Amino acid sequence: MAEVKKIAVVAGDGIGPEVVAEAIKVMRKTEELFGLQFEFEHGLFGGIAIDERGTPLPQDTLEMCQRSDAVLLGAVGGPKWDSNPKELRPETGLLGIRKALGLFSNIRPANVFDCLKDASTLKPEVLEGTDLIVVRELTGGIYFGEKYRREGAHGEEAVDTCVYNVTEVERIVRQAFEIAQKRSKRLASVDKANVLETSRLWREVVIRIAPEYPDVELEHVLVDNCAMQLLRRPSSFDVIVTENMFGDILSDEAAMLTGSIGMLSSASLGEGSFGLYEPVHGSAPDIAGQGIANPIATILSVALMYRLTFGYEEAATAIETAVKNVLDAGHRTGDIAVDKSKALGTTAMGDLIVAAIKR
Ligand SMILES: NC(=O)c1ccc[n+]([C@@H]2O[C@H](COP(=O)([O-])OP(=O)(O)OC[C@H]3O[C@@H](n4cnc5c(N)ncnc54)[C@H](O)[C@@H]3O)[C@@H](O)[C@H]2O)c1
Ligand SMILES: CC(C)[C@H](C(=O)O)[C@@H](O)C(=O)O
Ligand SMILES: [Mg+2]
Repeated sequence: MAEVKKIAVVAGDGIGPEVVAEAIKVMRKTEELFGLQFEFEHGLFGGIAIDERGTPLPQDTLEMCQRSDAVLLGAVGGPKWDSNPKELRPETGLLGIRKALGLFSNIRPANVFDCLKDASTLKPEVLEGTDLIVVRELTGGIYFGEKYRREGAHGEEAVDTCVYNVTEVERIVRQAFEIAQKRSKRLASVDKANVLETSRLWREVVIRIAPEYPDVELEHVLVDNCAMQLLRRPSSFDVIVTENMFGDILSDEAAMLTGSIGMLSSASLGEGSFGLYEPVHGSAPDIAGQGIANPIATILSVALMYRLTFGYEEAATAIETAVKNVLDAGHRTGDIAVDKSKALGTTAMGDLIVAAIKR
């Protein structure tokens, strides 16, 4: 039996609890098959925490995460809280938890399953060979700079500041080089160095660090061009490293290479092995409560947790293989189904994946 690992579960709002329930079923199945042991503790987070506790990130939820070995997160937010003042928006809790846990590196793999090429908006021949990872800086940039309103010469103005220091750029870029070294040894550093000072600093740091990784082929790509190239030649990318907001946008775009945002998993890491695992998608208020959300992004996030935090490589691969086998057998949730009339619900998809996990 493996040592008991403490998992902090913050399911959040909308489809968050629906997809997290399926991920926990998967974890329970791997306990049986691989002799793993998990202790789950649940905490209020996001909109539901605002309603019940008056804040998106209650102190006891944060402490629960801090004493855990890994965090499993669903999603936060929804129209109910959109008109709240900014401190009382679910998103504030999400940024808060990332910062408080020191999770500066967000790894978002776009796994293109061959059998889902019909679900993508791109032609199969364009997708051929696509397998990329977006490494997004997660605790700096415009998300965390000073923001305020002021009275300007032409009335009210809003200000968001984008700040990056050398250390913040260095640590994420090093992680990306190391990830690239273990893959196809190609790194695209994405910036807007033709306009933004933070991007000029970013590029200088990348150029300075690059000689330490002589086996990695580096290209610098401007973010607007990258957005276009992701659709034109996605297979030419291996690892993309970029700042916070560019990474947010490019990873949602990369989701469409896989067929749906419901397929995109993520790991948020700091310096050690502790991590927070969540699907890239949000709370999907338009489908919440209907039992039709795709749980695969969250289930694949568990595979990332096993691999990156716990080193449970065999169980991680077993989850990924189960997902592949279920998709190969033709099972689909609505977001990836060509024939929507045959689409499965969240629980049915979760059950099929659980049943397909083999040792
Ligand atoms: N990490 C997070 O918690 C997170 C991430 C993104 C957005 N959000 C929040 O979620 C709320 C909704 O945001 P949004 O609508 O822009 O983005 P979203 O990702 O929630 O939804 C975008 C579209 O994708 C669909 N979709 C998302 N996940 C799906 C899944 N698993 N299966 C099938 N379809 C899925 C939705 O139905 C919707 O049509 C907002 O409050 C936003 O701030 C939270
Ligand atoms: C909800 C929002 C704050 C969040 C982000 O922009 O980081 C989300 O879009 C994500 O990608 O995790
Ligand atoms: Mg996003």
